[in-house]
Amino acid sequence: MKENINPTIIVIFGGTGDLNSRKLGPALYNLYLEGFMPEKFELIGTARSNLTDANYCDFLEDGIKNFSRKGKALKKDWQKFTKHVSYTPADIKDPESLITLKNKIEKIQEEFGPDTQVIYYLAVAPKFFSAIADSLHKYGLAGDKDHTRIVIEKPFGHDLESAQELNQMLKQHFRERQIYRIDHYLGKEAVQNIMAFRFANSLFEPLWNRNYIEHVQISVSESIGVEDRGGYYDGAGALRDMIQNHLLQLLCIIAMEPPTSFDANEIRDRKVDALKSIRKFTNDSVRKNAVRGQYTDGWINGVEVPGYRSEKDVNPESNTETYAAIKFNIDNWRWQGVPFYLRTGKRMQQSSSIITIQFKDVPHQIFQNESVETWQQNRLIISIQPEMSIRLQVQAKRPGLKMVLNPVDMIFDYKGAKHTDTPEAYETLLLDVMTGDQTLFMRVDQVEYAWELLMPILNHWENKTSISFPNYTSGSWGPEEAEALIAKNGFFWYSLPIKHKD
Ligand SMILES: NC(=O)C1=CN([C@@H]2O[C@H](COP(=O)(O)OP(=O)(O)OC[C@H]3O[C@@H](n4cnc5c(N)ncnc54)[C@H](OP(=O)(O)O)[C@@H]3O)[C@@H](O)[C@H]2O)C=CC1
Ligand SMILES: O=C1O[C@H](COP(=O)(O)O)[C@@H](O)[C@H](O)[C@H]1O
Repeated sequence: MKENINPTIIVIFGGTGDLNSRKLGPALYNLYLEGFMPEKFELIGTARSNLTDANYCDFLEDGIKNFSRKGKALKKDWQKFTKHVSYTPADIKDPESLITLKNKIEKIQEEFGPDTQVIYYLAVAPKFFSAIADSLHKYGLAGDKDHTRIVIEKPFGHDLESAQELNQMLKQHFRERQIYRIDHYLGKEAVQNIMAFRFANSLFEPLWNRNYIEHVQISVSESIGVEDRGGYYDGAGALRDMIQNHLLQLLCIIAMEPPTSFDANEIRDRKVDALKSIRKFTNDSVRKNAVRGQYTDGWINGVEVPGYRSEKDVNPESNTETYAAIKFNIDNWRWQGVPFYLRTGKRMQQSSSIITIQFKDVPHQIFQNESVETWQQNRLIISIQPEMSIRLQVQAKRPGLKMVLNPVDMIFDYKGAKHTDTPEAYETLLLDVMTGDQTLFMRVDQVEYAWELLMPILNHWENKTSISFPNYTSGSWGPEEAEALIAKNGFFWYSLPIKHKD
């Protein structure tokens, strides 16, 4: 279905950067190929590098070749697309150099007509956000509340205080409905499907509470290390990089109350309610419920990999965590007594993002031991990546003359959806920015509540320097303490079996 989108100018600050090359360029090109871009659109890249329009198109084409789900661009399509692409050099630190950009935007606006919307995508380090917002204001480019949007990337601050400062700064020049804070997990196909699964079916709602659910696990493991982002990551760590945003957002989607409509603010209100219901941490509960780790060298898929402290741009004595596992309690009627375990880490055995909902055991066991080969409480496993599936694990009788029970999986595996057919998160999110739909974007209060919740953990970890890092081997499932954390309640971290290629 083609959306009815106003003529659009997209200005990408940080146009020569990694994010644009890997994600934004390929996403915009795919939207174009699939007919989602408006008839009139212009994509303007800007950064300090002195590139021509042609150089810039080559830069984007390279990114598409290397990172697009559809692979290399075909010549005839690419030639048409690049008619909409240009580049203007400018240095954010020098507001005068932004005048050329301003003049260009105004000229295109005139050509496209009065309904033209302008989207400013800030794909630059957060230290530049304020200067860009001020310049846009100074040149009268931020003022049109209905036709101007600004997109910002995480990190949304380094802690609660800096997040509040950032939000205050943005508020000076933009209304909340103009601000799109990207959490790319929310754009993932399988994450959006959780909303459909929960709220478009009546089957699960009666079970979706403390009466039937024993515990929930949200696990995002990565086998990659920090790659080229050591400089950023060493000042952040797993809690800030992943839990504050992606994992807490997943928790919200599982824990939220049913919204009354699919309206962006209604959904975000319900998510904020969920965040507010999470029990606050104290120093004592941090000690009991939060585990951190840092990887040492090891082997992943037969390749030897360095320890975190030997990674590029990382302090050789760094105490930054590359792994975090936390038990959250939610104090409300639905979830009282149901622990939510969240874990994430780099250089782990598998790259996999899954949510496991474990149901309570049957109230009375009628099957004798000899009938039960393996007993497994019912589980619902929502796999976000690499496999996109929803599995319901139930006990069933093995075919044969005897009553022998084994767990089996009922699997919904997006059959027919080839990897290349599924839109990337950034495609969904960029289209939403163009159509003005904020449902999948972080509202100011979501960001601040998430920081508020994690501050006691961050403070406790920062003050307690006696941690003995590194404490888990690359290629493992993280530190032993994380196994102990979940084992205290008699559970264990669940992972999907690795699929071997035939
Ligand atoms: N890369 C990724 O996968 C992800 C990135 N992000 C976030 O996106 C943002 C961008 O990240 P990323 O693309 O990796 O960063 P890069 O370092 O690759 O790119 C930074 C960009 O900023 C430009 N730039 C730097 N200084 C100036 C200046 N004074 N004036 C104008 N432009 C300038 C650079 O171009 P030039 O040198 O030509 O000026 C470059 O285009 C960050 O906030 C990051 O946290 C978030 C999630 C994932
Ligand atoms: O935001 C981030 O996400 C990636 C993981 O994203 P995925 O889509 O590959 O699961 C993570 O590697 C990175 O450190 C973090 O900043």
